[in-house]
Amino acid sequence: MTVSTTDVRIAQRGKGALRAFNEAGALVAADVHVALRLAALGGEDDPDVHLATALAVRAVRSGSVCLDLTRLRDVTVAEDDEGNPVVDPADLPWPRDEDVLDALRRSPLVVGGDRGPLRPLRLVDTTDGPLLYLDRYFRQEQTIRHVLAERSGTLPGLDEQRLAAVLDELFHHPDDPSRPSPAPDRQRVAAALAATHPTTVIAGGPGTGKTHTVARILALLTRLHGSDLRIGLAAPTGKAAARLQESVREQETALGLPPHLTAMTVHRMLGWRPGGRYRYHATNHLPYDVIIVDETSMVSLTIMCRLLEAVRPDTRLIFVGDPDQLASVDAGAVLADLVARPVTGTLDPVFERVAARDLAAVNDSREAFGPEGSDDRERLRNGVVSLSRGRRFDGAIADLAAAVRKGGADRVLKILRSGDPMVSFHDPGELDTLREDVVRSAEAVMEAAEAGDIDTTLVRSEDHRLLCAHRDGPAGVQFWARRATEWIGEATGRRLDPDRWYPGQPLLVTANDHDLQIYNGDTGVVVRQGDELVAAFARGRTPYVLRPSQLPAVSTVYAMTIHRSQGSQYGTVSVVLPDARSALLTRELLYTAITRARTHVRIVGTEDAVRAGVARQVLRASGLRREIRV
Ligand SMILES: Nc1ncnc2c1ncn2[C@@H]1O[C@H](COP(=O)(O)OP(=O)(O)OP(=O)(O)O)[C@@H](O)[C@H]1O
Repeated sequence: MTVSTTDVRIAQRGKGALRAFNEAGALVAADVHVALRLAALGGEDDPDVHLATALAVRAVRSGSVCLDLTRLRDVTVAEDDEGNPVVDPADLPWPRDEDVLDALRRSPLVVGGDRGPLRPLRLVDTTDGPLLYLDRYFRQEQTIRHVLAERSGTLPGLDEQRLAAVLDELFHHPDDPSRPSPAPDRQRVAAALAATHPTTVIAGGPGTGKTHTVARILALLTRLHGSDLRIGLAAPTGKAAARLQESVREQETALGLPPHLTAMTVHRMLGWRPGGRYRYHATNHLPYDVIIVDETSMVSLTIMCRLLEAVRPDTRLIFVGDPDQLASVDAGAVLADLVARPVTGTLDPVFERVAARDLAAVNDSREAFGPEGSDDRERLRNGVVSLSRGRRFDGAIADLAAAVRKGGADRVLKILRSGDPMVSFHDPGELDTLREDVVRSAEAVMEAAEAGDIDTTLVRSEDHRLLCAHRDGPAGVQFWARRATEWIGEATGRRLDPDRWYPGQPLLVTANDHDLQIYNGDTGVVVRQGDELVAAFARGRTPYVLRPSQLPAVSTVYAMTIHRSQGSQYGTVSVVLPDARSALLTRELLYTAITRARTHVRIVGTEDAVRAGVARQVLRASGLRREIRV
């Protein structure tokens, strides 16, 4: 980016350091405007406070909950047309860290300072150094902390013998239902924890059996507490809620669950009303005995705060998700924080007795709570259980995902180049096999769609998916979707007109329609049915069929962003990596992309891009992981 001084991206009122940071792209104009406005209202004229305030606004804009003052200088700057940083961030006019801290301690803008009518900032000391908050977010964190602390006790009135018996029944040996599952069985531990503690966090990568466990927890609680137990199922997005509902209903008969359980978005569950108010809150609690939230990694700090406020103290709350995946669009990485926060709680003696066999078993290193899993064992006291055994895929994809998660770039490259049939690695220009997969899967989808076979069409449409980090640019969805369309057009001799429906057309829904039960991120395919064309969506065992004209907002999807693919799985996944310098290319993004694949991951990009992605971690600052000194 090259900016002129009259550019709209430059806040004209910014002076000194603010101006320099803004011109370098380390701050945007809105960061500067907010900082100066707050300073004017609060009577603050210290430029160090102005800069810190603008950086705190920037931190929230980029997903953090606060500004970590020990990592003040971790900023990214704009790039020139060749992709080089316009300045070295270290050369920006940084004040001394001590001066910033002193100025904040004196500032009328900071809560605790005794001057000033408006105190929008909060300076918080922690065992790992000071954090600067926009006060609203600190209050939300405090609410989360308090509610979780209040909920850390145990649940009374459990029939221990019955609990143990039902656990054995639900978590039985794979070869012999009359014997309990081999210990240690983390899924059984998760269920025992959920039955005995008010708050449970079930963390695990894809295919580790989270949904399997959730269904069994519902069966356990229903058997222990009766079928009139009020169950609330929720997820952050409509698409994730629909998937949760489907998976639970699929196991309804086998497990004797209450019939027709429905899931909804967390917003809906809270009774969202225009203007941002909710029907359920601290003085009007949600009417459930059990609440399960799936895909919790996508829940923002603000929504988590609203949910915890609205939950009755004796409602069992179970959060489920993968803390290593991409976090919410809004500020916070609450699931990862819940997993990593300081351990404070105690274990219920009933839990320790019913899970004793699992907790003691240390013979299977993949599942053990042994020396390697000692952190995991500690975290049980916070109600956190990590499921570690992948049940859907094993081998090179699982190893690759683990290597990315651990940040081992050499290991990642070694696996990618191993020749294992589950993974492949291609230079950006080496597109033959990608092209073959794109064409072959599109042809299979078109053939089934033309023949009117909805089930086969939907299965084939998940054989291959092309994923990109960006929407625009040479590594973006738009460019690659166009390219895929050309390849398919050339191979089939058909002109694929995106303005007219055609059989085999892959669809991406881009807006929610609660009445139609169609959600942003849903994918479907156009299928011929006699003289008509319908849009078919996979929904458990029975496909959901609509007239294409009923769809709220839809686009043709030959390529998709990795963000959008969250929560879905495909046979082969081809990931087109952007340039190594792209700030979007992060460890979480790579991990999310890789774990979408069932049978094969193809990475198209340079070694530099792989290394940069593995190295670049999204560090969302938050106080929930720290000991706060208030
Ligand atoms: N203990 C188990 N015994 C047998 N099969 C299991 C067990 N746990 C999970 N599975 C099977 O493994 C597969 C993956 O499980 P599940 O869908 O519950 O994982 P998940 O963690 O919810 O995955 P995702 O996050 O991708 O949705 C399913 O087919 C499930 O039936």
